[in-house]
Amino acid sequence: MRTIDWIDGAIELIDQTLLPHQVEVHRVTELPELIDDIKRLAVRGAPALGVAGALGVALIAASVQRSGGDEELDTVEVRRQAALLREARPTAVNLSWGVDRALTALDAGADAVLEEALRIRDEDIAACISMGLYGADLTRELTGKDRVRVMTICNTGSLATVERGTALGVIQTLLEQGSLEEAFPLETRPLLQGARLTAWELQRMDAPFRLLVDSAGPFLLSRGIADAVFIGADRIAANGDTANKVGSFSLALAAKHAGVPFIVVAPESTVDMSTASGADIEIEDRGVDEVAGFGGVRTAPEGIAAVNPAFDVTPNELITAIVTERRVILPGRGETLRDTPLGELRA
Ligand SMILES: CSC[C@H]1O[C@H](OP(=O)(O)O)[C@H](O)[C@@H]1O
Repeated sequence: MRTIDWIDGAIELIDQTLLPHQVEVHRVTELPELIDDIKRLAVRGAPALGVAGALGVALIAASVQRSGGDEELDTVEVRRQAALLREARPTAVNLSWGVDRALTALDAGADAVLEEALRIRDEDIAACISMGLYGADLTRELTGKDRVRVMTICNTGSLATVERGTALGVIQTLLEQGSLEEAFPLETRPLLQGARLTAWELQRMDAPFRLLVDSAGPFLLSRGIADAVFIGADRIAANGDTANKVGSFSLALAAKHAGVPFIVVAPESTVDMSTASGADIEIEDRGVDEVAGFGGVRTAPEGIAAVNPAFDVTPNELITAIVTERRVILPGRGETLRDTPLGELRA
């Protein structure tokens, strides 16, 4: 089933806060519900947020059209509400990208906005297939192995996109091609996207995997547990610096130390050429409660403070390659983003 979709005039999305023990679809008909779902990570993951942003604008336009009756669509009101959606979460560029791209169709009416949003949804599905194929081929190239052991952080599977996923989509493609020896997902504190979501997805695809405690990742890399590390991305700056789930930077440092390829997998919609470097990326801090407990059980004393960055930034020199749906980029050579056709990697 798709993580998010447009069904009979409304957005339907899997409520990821209930996974892995409950699979519930939330049918969203009003903007405040969608914004709340994004803020509480019922829908999450950069590409999925891009689709949520685009479908959200379609929802707004349809609602404003209904309110206006036979009057011309009040585009000022649509843009006002779209601005609220656009700022629901700051780090993943995909949310604002999806909103902005859907708005490009606004002057042609509510139906045109929906058509553009559905195009964005379909492009995401195709992009994940392409990234999977590119990423699997690249992994065999870089490791020189036909069967590989891969480590990954957070959740970058179908739950972070419409279908299949980005980094986890590569792992699924490796599995389908008989090239996956074993996957090592990190639990990914504090919201446990790895333990709750990635483990659920890997189990459903019948992949061989063992779950890791976050802080074991770097050490196990130094002991040779994995041949490559895959991560997703929330925003890739013009120089290749990449914002992703917190813990990615330390994994990149460990991969460098272990001599293991560190590969970012993300669609072109995550590349933000208007952001010069990682220093310019806003990092969402999600407050003390996520750190001080989980699932309604408090673990830390009441009244404490916490620093809880939801993301960190991996500098481009620690990134071996960035795989998108149409190119492989090698920022670690100190170059800005440029096309590096897959064939060149074989040189
Ligand atoms: C396929 S990109 C998914 C990306 O989004 C995650 O963050 P969150 O769960 O807070 O939305 C994490 O950074 C993943 O790498």
